[in-house]
Amino acid sequence: MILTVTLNTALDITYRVPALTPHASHRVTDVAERPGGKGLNVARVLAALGHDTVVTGFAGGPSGAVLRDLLAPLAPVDALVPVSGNTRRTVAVVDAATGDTTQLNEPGPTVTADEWAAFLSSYAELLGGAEAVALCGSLPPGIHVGAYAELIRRARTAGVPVLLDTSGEPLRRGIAARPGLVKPNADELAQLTGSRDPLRAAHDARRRGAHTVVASLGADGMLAATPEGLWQAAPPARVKGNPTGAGDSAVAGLLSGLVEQLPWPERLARAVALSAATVLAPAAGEFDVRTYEDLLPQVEVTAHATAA
Ligand SMILES: O=P(O)(O)OC[C@@]1(O)O[C@H](CO)[C@@H](O)[C@@H]1O
Repeated sequence: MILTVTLNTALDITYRVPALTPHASHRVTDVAERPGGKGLNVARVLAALGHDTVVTGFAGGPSGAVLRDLLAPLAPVDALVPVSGNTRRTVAVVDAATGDTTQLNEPGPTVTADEWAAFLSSYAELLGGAEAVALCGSLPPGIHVGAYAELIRRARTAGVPVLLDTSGEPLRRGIAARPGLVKPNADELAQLTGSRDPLRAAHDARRRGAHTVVASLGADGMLAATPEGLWQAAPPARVKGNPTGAGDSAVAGLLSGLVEQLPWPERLARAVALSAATVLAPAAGEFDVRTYEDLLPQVEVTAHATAA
């Protein structure tokens, strides 16, 4: 199975309003509620691609209970560890007039030292049955900033390939623990390295410890800097829609490609097509399989001459 870790799970609420205006009161026309946090989205997409998936992280309080109820009928296996605090909510407000999305993310519950210790022992057991693990999203209060670095070291010791998808200091420390793959977006990469040039920044991130860097570049697709070479993949045309969860679908594409041992150009094409199909679907972390299959052969992958 593929394991996804979401330390800061979220009950994702999507509101649709006719037009979003600052300082105004709005009538919401549609409400959707989903079990979220990046790793849960990744797991749902992996399951749709036919992979056995297990989700872990923390869930607690009334919104944690709703999240677990919503997760129960879905394919990923729930191995979430209980916490005394209340799982956060995130709110994505979709402006129907422009299609733009505004995201509001709560900080999450404070995790105690005992809860972290319970998670670590469950994580060690789950690693025993994992082909790969993805560490995804922000850290909740109470979790130390080097938590992902610690989880990477434990996965490496267990011989399980790790993908890290986070930002800021947890990303910086995580990279120093030498994960197999990191998937920052252009802003995260720039914040990490100080360079707005994705190619230069990806090389820098590799020098800092990441084996492979796949940078998501929005409408320009994705760039993979790997020990075997350098590739860029772009979607057939600019896709417009709700981008929430598009990066998570890309992570699912990369992870499934890893365990299926696909060559890099195919992995990258899959990640880009899944990501674009997710932008075109109305709710976070969802995609239409037919749209994905239509987009996949249209993704253009270019090899760059110099190996990274
Ligand atoms: O606050 P984080 O952990 O960085 O991101 C959380 C989040 O915005 O990311 C997902 C979309 O990628 C949503 O399901 C989720 O609520």
